[in-house]
Amino acid sequence: MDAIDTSHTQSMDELAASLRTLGMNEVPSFPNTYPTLNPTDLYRAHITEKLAPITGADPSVIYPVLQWTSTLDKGDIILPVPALRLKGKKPDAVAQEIVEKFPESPLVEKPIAEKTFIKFFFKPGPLAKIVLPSILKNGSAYGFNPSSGLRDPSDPSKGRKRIIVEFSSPNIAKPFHAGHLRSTIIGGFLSNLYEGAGWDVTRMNYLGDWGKQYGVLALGFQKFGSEEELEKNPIGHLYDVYVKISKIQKEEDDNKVADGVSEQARQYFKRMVDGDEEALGVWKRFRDMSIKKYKQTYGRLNIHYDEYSGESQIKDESMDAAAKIMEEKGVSEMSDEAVIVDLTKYSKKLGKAVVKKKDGTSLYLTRDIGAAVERMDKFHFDKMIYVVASQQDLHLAQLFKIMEAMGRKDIAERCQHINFGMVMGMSTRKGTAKFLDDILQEVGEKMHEVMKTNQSKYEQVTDPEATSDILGISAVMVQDMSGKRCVKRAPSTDELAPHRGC
Ligand SMILES: NC(=[NH2+])NCCC[C@H](N)C(=O)O
Repeated sequence: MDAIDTSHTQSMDELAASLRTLGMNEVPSFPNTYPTLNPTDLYRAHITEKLAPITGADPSVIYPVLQWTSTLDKGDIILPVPALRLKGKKPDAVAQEIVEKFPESPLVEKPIAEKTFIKFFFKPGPLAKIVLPSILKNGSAYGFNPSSGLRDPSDPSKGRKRIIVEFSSPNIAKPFHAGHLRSTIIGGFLSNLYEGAGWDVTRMNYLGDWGKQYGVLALGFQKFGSEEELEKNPIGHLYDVYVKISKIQKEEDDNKVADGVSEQARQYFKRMVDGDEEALGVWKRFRDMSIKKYKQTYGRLNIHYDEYSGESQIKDESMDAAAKIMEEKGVSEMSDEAVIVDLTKYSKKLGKAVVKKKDGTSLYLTRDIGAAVERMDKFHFDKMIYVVASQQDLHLAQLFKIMEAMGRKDIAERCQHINFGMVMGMSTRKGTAKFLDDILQEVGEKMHEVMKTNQSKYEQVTDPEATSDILGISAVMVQDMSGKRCVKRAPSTDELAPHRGC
């Protein structure tokens, strides 16, 4: 357990001293909050103290409903009056009354009632007096709260909470699309956020690296592969090979060729599943080389993983053990020779999920079930976040429900799906951006063009190439974060995905 260093944080005494200059003799506080680390806690506690006598509501009801605002024109903190659950008068009349009775405060302006809401604005001068000394003292550690990640903040020996953030998770030999990019950016941000809050964070990339298509890819490589190209550009080359062989496969399938690529790939993948060293060796080399390349590209985004996991890594034993439990508990059933889980009894929208195909092979969902159990055994996580596009809402909702039905509520209730919509303003002008590298290259070039439009400034830049590259990458990140994570609600509802973050 690392010792938690609190020496750099602003002490209560220092905060009290700043507040005294504003005429306040006590630091407003509320249980389990950190006014020395988070000034908003201080304001919420202060507003709670003032509202309690006016409204008659209990502080424990008031504090949690004082909310951050989505945009600053709505104030720094907003109170939805109905959330106070006061009986009798209409909320808009109560809002008016509260505003009239709210006393003069050294910290906040006179509140403003708007329909059933009350907006609070922080007074700028006092805010600066409170925050600036703390920023000056903490330097780059400002905003970090190592103790908020402790299992028991009052006892540092209890250790830090553990979180797995699974994000990006592209598929080998397939394009790295805008969804993977958003997952990378959101997941990277969330990881940093939890780390800043003192959690022990495991950044995990769960590669799509298993399935019959890797048999197809290996066959394709025999036909079209080049060692030299593979060395130079593994991700791009494997994709090209895959596209070429898939074309042949499709033609053959359309013409019902019996022993074509499809059948050979099935046999090849079967060899992989059975542990045939030669077949696995080829696949492993593709995987290793792709990871090496991914690492370089993620590095440009300043993203690093603790674990490159993937569908291939999930042990048969874990999936078999899960299958056994599902069978014993009556969670799964046979249907047309396949094994399915009927989730419609929990919610119609969850549907029926296949967990084992007729031929006995595992599926994407089966592997996710095994993966969740393995991760719990290995990391004993307190929380696990899956950063995956909203197209997979149903998949993750099914996964979480199955875990619960299997009796692994301990896992299910720690899991959260952070989903996102797919509106990207990102340039795919040339229509060629299939890989993360290409995307970054394109934005870099675009930035370079923009920079050149101002000749005199351009001449002052020492290394325009490198500068435009960094600007391009930053622009992608900033643009991604400036939009809403979920623009429109995905078809699934909250009831469907109770763990979702949207
Ligand atoms: N545990 C998971 N299922 N994570 C999401 C994986 C995403 C998947 N590889 C895809 O590209 O669609």
